[in-house]
Amino acid sequence: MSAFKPLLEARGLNAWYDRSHVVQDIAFEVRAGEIVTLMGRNGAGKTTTLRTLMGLLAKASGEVLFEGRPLQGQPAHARFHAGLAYVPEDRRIVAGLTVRENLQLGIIASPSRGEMDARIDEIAETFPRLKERLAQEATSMSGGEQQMLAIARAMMARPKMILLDEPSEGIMPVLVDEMFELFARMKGQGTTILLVEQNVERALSISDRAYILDQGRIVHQAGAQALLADEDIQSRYCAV
Ligand SMILES: Nc1ncnc2c1ncn2[C@@H]1O[C@H](COP(=O)(O)OP(=O)(O)OP(=O)(O)O)[C@@H](O)[C@H]1O
Repeated sequence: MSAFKPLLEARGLNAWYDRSHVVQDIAFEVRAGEIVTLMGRNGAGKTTTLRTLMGLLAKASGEVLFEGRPLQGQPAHARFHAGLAYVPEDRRIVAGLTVRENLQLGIIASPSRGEMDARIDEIAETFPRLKERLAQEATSMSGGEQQMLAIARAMMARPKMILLDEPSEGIMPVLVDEMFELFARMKGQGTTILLVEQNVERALSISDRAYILDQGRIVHQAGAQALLADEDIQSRYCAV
C-alpha cells in the first residue's frame, strides 16, 4: 500500500446518544505512519468520535474504512482484530493483577509462554518505566504509570493504529514529557496514532496534522505546524 493512502478513513460519520446528535456528518482520514490530533473544546464530540470508530456507539451511521475495508457494522473486537486499538480515558487497569498480568491481557491469540514473555520484553523496552515494575500490583502505580500500562497493553497485540483519549490528563508533568516521547517512539516503530488531547501545544508538537471539532462538526483542518502558529484558531476552538 502506498504511504499516502489513508490507513483509516471516516466518511459521513454520525453518532447519537438517544436523540442527541453528537457527531454530525464528519469526514477525516489518517494516513499510515501519521500522528493526527483531534482537537476541540469539552463536549465537542472527540471521545464520541473515537468510540464510534471503535464501534462502541449504539446509534451511529457512516463509513469507516480501515486499509480500504469497511469496519462499520462490525463489533469492537473485530475492529481490534483488524488492527485498530483504543485506549479510553479511564484506562481500565485490572486491580489485583500485576503489571505483567495486565500486559498479558492485551494479547489476542494464545501464544506460547515463551512468545508471551518475548513480547512483554519487547514492550518493556519501549516502556522503560514499566520494565522495572512488571511484578508490581498495577493499580499501586501512579496515574501516569497506569496510563502508560494501558497504552502498553493496547500495543501488545501490535495494532497498526491506536486511538488515544486524553492520555496526559491528570498526570504529573514529568510523566507527561515521557508520554509524549513515547508517542514519538511508537510512531518511529510504525504505529499510526489518532490522539485526542487538551494539551494542544504538546500534541501538535509531535503531530503531523490536526482536525478541529466544534459542536460535533469538523470546522478546520491543518498541518500541525500551521495550527501551532495560529493563535486565533486555537483560542476560538480549543480553549477549555
Ligand atoms: N454517555 C452519554 N450519554 C449522553 N450524552 C453524552 C454521553 N457521553 C457524552 N455525551 C454528550 O455528548 C457530547 C460530546 O461528548 P464527548 O465526550 O464526545 O466530547 P469531548 O469532545 O470528548 O469532550 P471532553 O473533552 O469533555 O471529553 C457532549 O455534549 C456530552 O455531554
